[in-house]
Amino acid sequence: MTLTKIDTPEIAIDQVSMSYQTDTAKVLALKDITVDIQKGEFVSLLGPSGCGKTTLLRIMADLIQPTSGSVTVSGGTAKEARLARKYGIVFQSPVLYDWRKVKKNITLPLEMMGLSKEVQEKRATTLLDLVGLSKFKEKYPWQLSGGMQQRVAIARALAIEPEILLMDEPFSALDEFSRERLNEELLSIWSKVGNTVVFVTHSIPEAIFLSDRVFVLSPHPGRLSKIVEIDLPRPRREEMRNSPEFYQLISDIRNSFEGV
Ligand SMILES: Nc1ncnc2c1ncn2[C@@H]1O[C@H](COP(=O)(O)OP(=O)(O)OP(=O)(O)O)[C@@H](O)[C@H]1O
Repeated sequence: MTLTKIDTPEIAIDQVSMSYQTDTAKVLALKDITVDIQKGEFVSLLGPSGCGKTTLLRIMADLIQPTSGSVTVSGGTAKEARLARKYGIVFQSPVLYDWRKVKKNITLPLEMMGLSKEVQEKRATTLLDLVGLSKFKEKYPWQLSGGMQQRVAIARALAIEPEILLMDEPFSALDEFSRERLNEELLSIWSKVGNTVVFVTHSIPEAIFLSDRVFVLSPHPGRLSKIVEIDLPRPRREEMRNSPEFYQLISDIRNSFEGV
């Protein structure tokens, strides 16, 4: 008899539904989402406004509880994963502390964990180098561009060495040029860190450029309508955005929206 090794997924989402109760009505934000994410994968949650992307990300992070269904992380609960500091989270707005210099923003979670000054210093140096901000470590956040601030937020999320990086539309407030540059930088960071990334976006090109797989969500209620494998080679380069394969993927994903 041949035994096939089946790897435990890093994140297993099983029959997750979520409804919010408002003053006047019940909103069914997610319905029966079932999908696995493997260790080291880069996946995007893609869909129009209101389809439940943020809700699903927050459920994965154990920030809110689903109405039904479950999320398992490396075989344990999402709560255990949160308490074990397995998640780094980056939000749409960088949420930096303006009175702390860049380096001090990055070391904040390490201070809260009570790590020694030496460890904090060493990790900050590595992360500043990783996100290309070594020269700006003594600046305040308000002295940086929006893209640089978001790089500080990424470095801070990575400071606790999370297994899973959850990113909620981190570049959507940036201009198109900065956004494309940061897409490439994020992939370069990810290739060095190698953790699992779940990335929320409205942008079809952004999801394709970054991901191994794109989870297309459709609205009212939010359902997983399609999973698109992105078989573009890595490392991904800017020129790939103009390739026939890239355009074909854009068209495939657009069609999957039209079909819902
Ligand atoms: N706290 C809440 N109370 C009531 N309804 C909510 C709450 N949070 C989200 N919703 C509703 O649930 C649905 C999904 O919202 P969610 O923010 O998850 O979508 P999204 O795809 O992330 O949207 P966007 O891209 O605009 O951020 C929407 O109809 C939204 O109005």
